[in-house]
Amino acid sequence: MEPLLNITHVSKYYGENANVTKALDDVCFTVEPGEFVGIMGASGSGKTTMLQCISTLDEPTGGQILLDKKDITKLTEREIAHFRSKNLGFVFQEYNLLDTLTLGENIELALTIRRAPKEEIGKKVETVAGKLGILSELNKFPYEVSGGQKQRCACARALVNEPRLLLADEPTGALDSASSAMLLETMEELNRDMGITILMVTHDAFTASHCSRILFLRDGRIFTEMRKGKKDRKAFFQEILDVMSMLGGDVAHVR
Ligand SMILES: Nc1ncnc2c1ncn2[C@@H]1O[C@H](COP(=O)(O)OP(=O)(O)OP(=O)(O)O)[C@@H](O)[C@H]1O
Repeated sequence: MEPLLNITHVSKYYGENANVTKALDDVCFTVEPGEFVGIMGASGSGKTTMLQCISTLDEPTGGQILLDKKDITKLTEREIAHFRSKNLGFVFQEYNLLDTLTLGENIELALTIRRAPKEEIGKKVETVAGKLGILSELNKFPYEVSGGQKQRCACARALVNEPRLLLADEPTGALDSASSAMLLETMEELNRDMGITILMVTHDAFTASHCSRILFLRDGRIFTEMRKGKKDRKAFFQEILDVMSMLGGDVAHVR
């Protein structure tokens, strides 16, 4: 199978001469269609920079990023907006919902921006909201629902366009542990039952234990990789903690 995402020798340097920070230093990895991959690492290891380069929000200093064999580092400004709306869904720590729109309208917005036919819109919003378990909340405004429901809405908005790749940056960062667990179980279901490919940045071992594979970054390089395989989530969680303590740092953040 061809990888969906193929990262080869990607580097990102900030600053110049003696003050260069190598945020990413010759990173290579692939993501197969249908994988749920986590990127972990201590603060400053390059996780967000990696995600920003893949999401075309930032440009790498060198290397190639292929999505479906297309080099996204070579896109023009014009192509980038179209590429993003067609191929990528985003979920961030902050839900980024519009407060003056209902949850349903927030999800719809992703479709109206793409000029989807009117009759299609309602149906698609209902289907995706059903999958995320927020069907009964669609007429409420963001301030009328919980953080977990807001994040489910953000996920629904990210998925309504059926993106090739869902990119998540600390999606549980603002949620309590019960809402985090519910969201992560739903993400696992979306991945397992609908084959949605997910790439998620997190520093949290509990969150990462829902992935099928984890890449660990250290000082801008991939330090090691772990696969869940047939292990259950708890055993995988313990293994992640072991690698984190070997890496040092950030262990205080885990639950
Ligand atoms: N715009 C920038 N200008 C200069 N240096 C930067 C910039 N953005 C990131 N860096 C540096 O690049 C390195 C990687 O940063 P990055 O934000 O990718 O790390 P991270 O793993 O996401 O950290 P955190 O978990 O704290 O969010 C850090 O040393 C950071 O200080």
